[in-house]
Amino acid sequence: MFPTRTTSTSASTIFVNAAAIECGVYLAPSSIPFAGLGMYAGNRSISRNDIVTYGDILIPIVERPWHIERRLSDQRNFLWDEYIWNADTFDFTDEELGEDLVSDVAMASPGVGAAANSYMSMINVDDYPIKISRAGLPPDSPGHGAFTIYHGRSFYATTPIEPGQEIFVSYGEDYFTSRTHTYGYLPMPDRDYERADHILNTGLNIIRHNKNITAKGDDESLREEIWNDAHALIKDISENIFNTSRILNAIPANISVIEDILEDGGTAYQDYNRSVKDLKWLEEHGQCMDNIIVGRSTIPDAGRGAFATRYIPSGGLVSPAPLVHIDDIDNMVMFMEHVYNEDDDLVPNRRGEYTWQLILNYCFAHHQSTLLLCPYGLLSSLINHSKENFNTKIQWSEDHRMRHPEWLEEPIKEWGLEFHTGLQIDFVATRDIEANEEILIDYGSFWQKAWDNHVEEFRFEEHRSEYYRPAYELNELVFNDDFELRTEKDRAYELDGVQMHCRRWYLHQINKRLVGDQACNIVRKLGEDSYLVRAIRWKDDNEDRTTSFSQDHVLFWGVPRDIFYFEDLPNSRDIHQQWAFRHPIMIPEEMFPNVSLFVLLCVSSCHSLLS
Ligand SMILES: C[S@@+](CC[C@H](N)C(=O)[O-])C[C@H]1O[C@@H](n2cnc3c(N)ncnc32)[C@H](O)[C@@H]1O
Repeated sequence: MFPTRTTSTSASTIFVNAAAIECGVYLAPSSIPFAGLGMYAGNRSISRNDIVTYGDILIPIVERPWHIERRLSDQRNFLWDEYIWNADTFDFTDEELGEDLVSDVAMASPGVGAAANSYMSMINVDDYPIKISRAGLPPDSPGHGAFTIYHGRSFYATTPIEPGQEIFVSYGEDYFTSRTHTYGYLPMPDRDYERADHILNTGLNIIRHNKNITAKGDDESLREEIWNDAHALIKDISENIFNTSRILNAIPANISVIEDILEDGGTAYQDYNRSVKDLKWLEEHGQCMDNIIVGRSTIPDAGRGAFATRYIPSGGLVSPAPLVHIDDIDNMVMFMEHVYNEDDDLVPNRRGEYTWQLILNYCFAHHQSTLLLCPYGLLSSLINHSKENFNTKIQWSEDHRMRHPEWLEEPIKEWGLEFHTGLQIDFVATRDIEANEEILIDYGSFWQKAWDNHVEEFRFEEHRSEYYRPAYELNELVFNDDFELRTEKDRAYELDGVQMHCRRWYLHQINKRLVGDQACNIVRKLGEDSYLVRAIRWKDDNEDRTTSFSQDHVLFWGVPRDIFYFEDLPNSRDIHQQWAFRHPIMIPEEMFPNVSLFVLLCVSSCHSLLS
């Protein structure tokens, strides 16, 4: 059962303006004290299982600690660490994630994943599985590797959500238990709140039914006194003795509300009313986030894009975007070669070839600064570029919306290492935009020049064979009977960056010595859905297990095609290729008010990127 909210939606609020009527999701100060901004449901009741937000993307940040190790003196300041998700969270198979990526991949999730807060007892949304695709680009497109393949992170309601209610996503218990220095000992769902409810119910029962008290004439004030003392004792123990007790921390500080809280569902919901805002408040303090939705871009080679969900008048807000700042663009370098150092450890070859993390393409930069400003917000990361046909621009948000507007007047070195966000931009319509129009901004002349050069120099035939398909595409096609699988007589899959495997459960039932999935090749097709297969078995033929494994080959007859799957070879995906386009979006000159104050000289690689 859910408590009913104390604030009510007045009819006059709803009819204030069109945006208030239509806006389905708001960005506004969170109901959690000191939590910054949060996301709220707008003017609609959401039933359980309804979609709350559509199609967010995930942008992989690959093995960053390895790439920057011993290179930057201060690694502490990577603000994205507070906004990214461990790739394990998403239940990807190894094939989906790419074998080389499994070891250390963080996923920036710029929509709900970054903008919504987590309040473990009031989680009201969960996400659908992520989809993986190259957005339908032709195989020879210069756009491959320049945008993320991970998309479709839609969130649905796990409980009914009222209009104006804050949206809470689960960051997972580990997020809080590993950050006690920031959050203290927060109660966790189920066990801690249930125990707290039990303590409070027991206390109330003792007081209600205590015979001694009744014998003394059922003295109401005496009962209240005892109950007050008991509560004060519990709070004292919790604050001064066991402040690490998550259970005691669930006991409300205000004794007068305890009975209501227990009646309304228990301590887990004690902040429920606070988390539901009046729509008038949201209109005043918040900004609409769902004026855009994801779709296939109308621009060739651009991948996905953002489209207006409703009419947006000239000067109207398209989307708000708080900014994650990175003081030094070199944080985003990815070295492409490995070498062994004097201790025989594999390390990045810092003199060798390098490229940039994909997220660079989603961030704003200025050619005279090392600063990167990476926006988050609902789907605003999907806004593409057009020099001629832009209909939107960025501008600094009003001061009162930003936590630290004063940063704009201070040198980066003063605030660049701050471990929280402080700035925000708004995407604003430069003309009337009709529903379903693609939202486009001008990324700036540096970007345009870089893209034009990329397209001119891109030589598909030198970069990829015409047969290349990443493993995640082959793994869908493998179930399609019409899709021709290559045999050993054909071109080897390895030449195209992938390896074929056979599933363990099938091989094992025929040959018990095969205990894992095996790399395998098709020798020939025997009949419909029947193949002769060579499994490449790695066997340990030395009893004492001191020698290395040697390769063995085992043949299997009559193998059906659904036991095949593909894996990418290490670093074979588009995002790892040096030919993949990398360039940040440029911050317009007029938004860089005091360039001389902002400047940190680009001493190393950022020079070659931005000049
Ligand atoms: C901020 S992201 C925009 C979202 C991206 N299209 C996606 O699918 O995730 C910037 C990237 O989009 C692509 N892009 C944006 N505008 C483009 C354009 N006019 N032409 C080609 N590619 C474009 C480039 O790959 C660029 O690096």
